[in-house]
Amino acid sequence: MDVLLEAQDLKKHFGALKAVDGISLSVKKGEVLGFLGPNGAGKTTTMKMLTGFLAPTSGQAIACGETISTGNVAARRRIGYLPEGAPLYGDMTTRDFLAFVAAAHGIEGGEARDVVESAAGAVHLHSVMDQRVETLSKGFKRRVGLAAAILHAPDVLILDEPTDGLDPNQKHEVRRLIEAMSVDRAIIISTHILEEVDALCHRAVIINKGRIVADGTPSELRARSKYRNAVTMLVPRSEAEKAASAMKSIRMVAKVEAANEGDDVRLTVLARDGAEISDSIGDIAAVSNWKVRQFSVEAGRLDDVFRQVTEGR
Ligand SMILES: Nc1ncnc2c1ncn2[C@@H]1O[C@H](COP(=O)(O)OP(=O)(O)OP(=O)(O)O)[C@@H](O)[C@H]1O
Repeated sequence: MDVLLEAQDLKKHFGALKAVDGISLSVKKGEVLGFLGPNGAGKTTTMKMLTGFLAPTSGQAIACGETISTGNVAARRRIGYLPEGAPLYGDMTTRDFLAFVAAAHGIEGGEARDVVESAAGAVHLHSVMDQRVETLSKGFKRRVGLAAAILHAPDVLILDEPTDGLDPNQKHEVRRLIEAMSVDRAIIISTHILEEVDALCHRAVIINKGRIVADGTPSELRARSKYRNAVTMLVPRSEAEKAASAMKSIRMVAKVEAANEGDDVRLTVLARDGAEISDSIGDIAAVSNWKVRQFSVEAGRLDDVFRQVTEGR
């Protein structure tokens, strides 16, 4: 697959603050990369450098073979950017706003009308073309932002928290649109929402204090969790204590967590170093005759990995 976007050791220092401190990554055509990190980790600053809005202190970003810089119009043309929050110029109608963005890209006249129509069609904006942007719902405003980001047919899309503040239906809709757009583009989305990684991303990079602390597919990241291969089961309260202590005696069991759930207790049995423990536990449950209601093996938890790599545990 072709690499369409690359960051090479990008750094941005604001005085003594190393907001971005050596980020390298690449995104291929057809790939959606999730860019995650706690507040202040440096996501927006990195994205601004990737779009040419902000000059790096050192390092460089390359889109489709062109070095991105504030002055390189050819490189910036390959990139579509959805900034954080709502689009500017809320007093314009959707149509006028998109025409304005087209003009900013040097697209005029009949061609401008065509690209506005086609971008609006791609994100289903036709019903609100003559409505002022500030009167639109958040979901529609975000779609206007997406239309503005894609109307000059960029190969690379950089979307800063594209589903932030949307209701669950709008989130679903925007994710669907992003998925459709990803077919022939490279896309980076920054997000705080871990479920977004599962819903949308082929790969995720987690940053903390300006540096990459994890990089992998969702399942690779999940495999780093202490819940990898953990066994979860529901047992009646009367049996929970006995069951928990029996499982703690298994050599490959690291820990047993218990949480009440109605008349049952949910026992989560963590494996030492992600070892396979389900067969041993199943055997013990069978010979001990516990009334196990549910039994499942976990792949690992992204939220646990996120905390582990960003809290320095
Ligand atoms: N122009 C600036 N001048 C000084 N410091 C800045 C500037 N822009 C960003 N910062 C600082 O750089 C750090 C990284 O900020 P950035 O906005 O990139 O983080 P973020 O990961 O996008 O956070 P959030 O998730 O809250 O949006 C923060 O400490 C921020 O205060």
